Amino acid sequence: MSAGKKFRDALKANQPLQIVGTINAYSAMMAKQIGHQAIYLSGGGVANASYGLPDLGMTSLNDVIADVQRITSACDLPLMVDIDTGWGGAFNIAKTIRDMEKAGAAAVHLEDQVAQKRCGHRPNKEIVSTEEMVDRIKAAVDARTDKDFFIMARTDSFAQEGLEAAIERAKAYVAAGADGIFAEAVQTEEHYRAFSEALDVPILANMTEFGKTELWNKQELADWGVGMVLYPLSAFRAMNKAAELVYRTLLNDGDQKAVVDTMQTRMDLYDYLGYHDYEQKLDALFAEGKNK
Ligand SMILES: C[C@](O)(C(=O)O)[C@H](CC(=O)O)C(=O)O
Ligand SMILES: [Mg+2]
Repeated sequence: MSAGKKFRDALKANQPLQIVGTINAYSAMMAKQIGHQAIYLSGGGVANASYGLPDLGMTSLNDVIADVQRITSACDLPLMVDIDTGWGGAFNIAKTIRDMEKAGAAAVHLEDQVAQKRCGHRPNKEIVSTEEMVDRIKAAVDARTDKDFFIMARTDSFAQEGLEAAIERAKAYVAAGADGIFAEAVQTEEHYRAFSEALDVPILANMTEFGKTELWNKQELADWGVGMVLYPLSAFRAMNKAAELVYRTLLNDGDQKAVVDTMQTRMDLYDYLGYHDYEQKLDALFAEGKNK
């Protein structure tokens, strides 16, 4: 079954589908074993975690593909990937889609900001014309080889143009072939309801922390017609906070005793990796060798 098909099946089976950010392969394995059904690679996350850069459109297609490949090699959950503005014109966007499919991604979101993009929850974003974004979407849709590969259009227009204009854009994006709409940085029940009532494709709500949107429960969002709920950097933010405490404690105390309780144990680390199966195989091979 293709990754895209898995994603569409998960979307059908879950109302709404929770999509959790997994910053690396190990996080993806954890999310799966905990019971999640769809995972996400954040553009901001790749920039911050893998390259030490801000989320300002500075990472390239290949930078993101490298992390996609690591995750899809380790975990078979359907992966949605943030492809920012697609990294160029129509030919570049087509290549982005082909490379994402080959790397095992199930879904992408492509946004209507200018190439000098920002995080969707920051002020002073600039967006391209509806026509330009429609061209981006058409290039993406034409390039896919798996008809189930899910291409979502993200609109950042609410902040600058308001609700009605954002919905008009979303309608144009769906007409151009978008399979879903990521309504970025909208805020209230009224906003989500307006999007879901105006469109007959699934709507994504971005529950990113410390942004412009309240942290709504998935049930509230489902009641308002939302089909997908994204937690792009939640686990990453928590990891960073935990690591910060460890680094500070090591420096201040000279040992880590005060924070060992906050750490994942060796056993838990290994369990998510299936480590013991590997070790048993190794033991069996060694034993065989000795018996010869
Ligand atoms: C979803 C997002 O595009 C991302 O890169 O993860 C970001 C998340 C964030 O910065 O909190 C966004 O622009 O919303
Ligand atoms: Mg992003």
